[in-house]
Amino acid sequence: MSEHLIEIKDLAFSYTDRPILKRVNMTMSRGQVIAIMGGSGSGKTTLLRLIGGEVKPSAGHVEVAGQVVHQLSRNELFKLRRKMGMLFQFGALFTDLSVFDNVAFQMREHTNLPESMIRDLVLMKLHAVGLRGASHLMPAELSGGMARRVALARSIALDPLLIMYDEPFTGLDPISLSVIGSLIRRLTDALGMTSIIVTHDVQESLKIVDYVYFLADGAIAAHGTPEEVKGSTMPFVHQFVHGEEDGPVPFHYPAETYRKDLKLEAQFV
Ligand SMILES: Nc1ncnc2c1ncn2[C@@H]1O[C@H](COP(=O)(O)OP(=O)(O)OP(=O)(O)O)[C@@H](O)[C@H]1O
Repeated sequence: MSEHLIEIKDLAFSYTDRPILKRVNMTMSRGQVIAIMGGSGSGKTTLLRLIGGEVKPSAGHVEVAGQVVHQLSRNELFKLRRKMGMLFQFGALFTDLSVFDNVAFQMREHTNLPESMIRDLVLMKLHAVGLRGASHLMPAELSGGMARRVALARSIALDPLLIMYDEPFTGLDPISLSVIGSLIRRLTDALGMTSIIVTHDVQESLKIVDYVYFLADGAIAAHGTPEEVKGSTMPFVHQFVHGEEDGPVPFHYPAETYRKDLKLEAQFV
């Protein structure tokens, strides 16, 4: 098996004629937390979908644990997916199941473990996210931050090799946000897995990640450790780290010149 959990080689992808990813190369190791950043529509979620085998590349490949994802049979892909936790939009919980049953769900579905062992494992996972005492609650009784912690406990139910988080920090208050950040870090370390975070939250993610990739124009525009990223003078990286509205990532969606648009309007006045 390769020393990297994930190797992405010359990856290209398009939904239609317009290429979304043109040539992406990345490597990710066990125990690492990696952030993927980039402007809106730069293809970050698409990249996660390619890693999870939801869509197939038009060129290049993604290798996870030594297996080329798009070459796997349906069965092999399902098997691999069981080793991947995917928290897209931070995976909604089953609203009619308790916190306990939400976490137990996959264990009951995918293993033959006796109920007594499932009970112990569920409580262990809930303990890891600080919610063992909330096991009897229903999702409607949880705060937003608690619901995410339950989703996190559920995603580690089967001891995955990899967890992918799409915008894990969105809409959280500063305390919950930092709780989720440090949980992602701690669980990654404790379980020896790899975590990939797609996020716009630069400041929070720089506190917990090992490495950052910036996507732009279908390729990796910059990459580095948090220290390298913070010290970068590349205009693109600088714009992200300092949250500037305009720069290499434009504020405006491409449009006709303002003047031309206004003139057109004037014809109707
Ligand atoms: N199913 C689809 N069919 C066609 N085009 C799509 C589809 N899904 C996404 N796209 C397009 O692909 C591009 C990349 O989308 P993606 O969701 O990967 O971007 P993103 O970087 O995650 O964006 P954001 O930060 O806004 O969530 C966008 O221009 C989007 O409109």
